[in-house]
Amino acid sequence: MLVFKFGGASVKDVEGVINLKSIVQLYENQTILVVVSAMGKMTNALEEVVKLFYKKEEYAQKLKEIEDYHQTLINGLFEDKTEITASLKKHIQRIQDYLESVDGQRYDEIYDQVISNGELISTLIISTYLNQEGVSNRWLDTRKYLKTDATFREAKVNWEATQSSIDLLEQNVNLFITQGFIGGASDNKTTTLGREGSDYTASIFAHCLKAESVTIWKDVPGVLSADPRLFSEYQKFDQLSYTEAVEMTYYGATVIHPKTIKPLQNSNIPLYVKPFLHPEEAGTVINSGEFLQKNISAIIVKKNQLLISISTKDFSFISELNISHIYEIFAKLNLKCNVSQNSALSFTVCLDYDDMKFEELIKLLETSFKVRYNENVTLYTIRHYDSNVLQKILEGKIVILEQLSRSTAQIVVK
Ligand SMILES: Nc1ncnc2c1ncn2[C@@H]1O[C@H](COP(=O)(O)OP(=O)(O)O)[C@@H](O)[C@H]1O
Ligand SMILES: N[C@@H](CC(=O)OP(=O)(O)O)C(=O)O
Repeated sequence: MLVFKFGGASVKDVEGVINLKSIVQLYENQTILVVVSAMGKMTNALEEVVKLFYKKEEYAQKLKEIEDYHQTLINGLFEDKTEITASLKKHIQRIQDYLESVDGQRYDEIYDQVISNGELISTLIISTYLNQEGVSNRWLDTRKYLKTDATFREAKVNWEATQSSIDLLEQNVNLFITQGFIGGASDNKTTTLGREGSDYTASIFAHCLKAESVTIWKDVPGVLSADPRLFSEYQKFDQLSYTEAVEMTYYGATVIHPKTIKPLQNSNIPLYVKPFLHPEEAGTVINSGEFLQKNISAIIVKKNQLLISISTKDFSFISELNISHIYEIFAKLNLKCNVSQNSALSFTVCLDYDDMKFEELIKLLETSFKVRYNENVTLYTIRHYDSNVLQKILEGKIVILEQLSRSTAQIVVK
């Protein structure tokens, strides 16, 4: 069994979906489970719908844009569009009916019920299209297989239930098409695994199916030493160890979701990151081998960060007790701390900015502490750094926090 993952960028248009078909056809003698994300930027668009709904603003126009985007793809892919168009309309109608029926109190839960439609629609279109083209496949509702708890927007996998459900997968099917990113809680509610979580879905299925390998098909030649959208100079890694890949993704390299590696490492399954436009190329392999390209510095950039300095109200030391209380607040709001530093009187932390949680975070912290913050700062993480790389990156920037370990430099700049 092979597991493939196609992200939104790979199926953003008609050509992308046709290309997915030709990649799958290259492996026609194998059994494949294909995990697909929402098309293009549809998750962001659905996120907009939820935000508008929450702010009690008009969301119908945004929903119409989502419908039109999918309809354009359908028009380019199908000879007979009647049935698939009706299915699309049903999904859009379901979102509308759902939002009209909820009270707006439970943001994370509402978010997951709406956002998950991106993956449901994309797999429906792709599976139906492949069947039309004679590439026979079975559409799977991943929510029946990938079982999670009810932590909406960051669901935890129930491994036992997931394994037993996946064990029941039909044996005589050569091609499965299923959704990334989403899961099912025990009460039949839909959950999501965290943004960009489709890679993780692929690795969960691979682990439970004891797959031969996972391949993530990307719009880049493999894992690169820097995001090509931000840097003109970069190199491709031919191979990364599981450890190096975990470190890079943990610090924010968006090319792979950070949770992807563990299930693969645990079952020693190799992960290939390959270019979908050149499937014959080797890409990058992530495996148990030793990482030998430490001479290449990997640069990871996280924009839109919030840097908060927290101190006590009565000039007392920042104690372990204070820090644990601060972390409790982060955990309660499900916020990830990217770097932290403490001195006698203050604790400074850099977090991903979340506009829906910002006010509550500051309010909760201010009940016990004095709080100062900088919005919209950038965090650079450089693995295997040297002074030349640091100098090049920091030129002309104002450094507000710097932390260097033997292998990693983390720098927050304005
Ligand atoms: N270290 C890296 N190596 C390769 N690509 C990277 C890296 N860091 C960031 N990226 C960016 O990730 C993009 C692919 O991610 P994304 O657009 O989310 O794809 P998908 O929709 O397939 O998940 C690339 O186009 C590239 O700009
Ligand atoms: N569609 C989801 C899940 C995902 O993994 O997407 P992508 O593979 O396009 O990064 C998201 O955008 O968060």
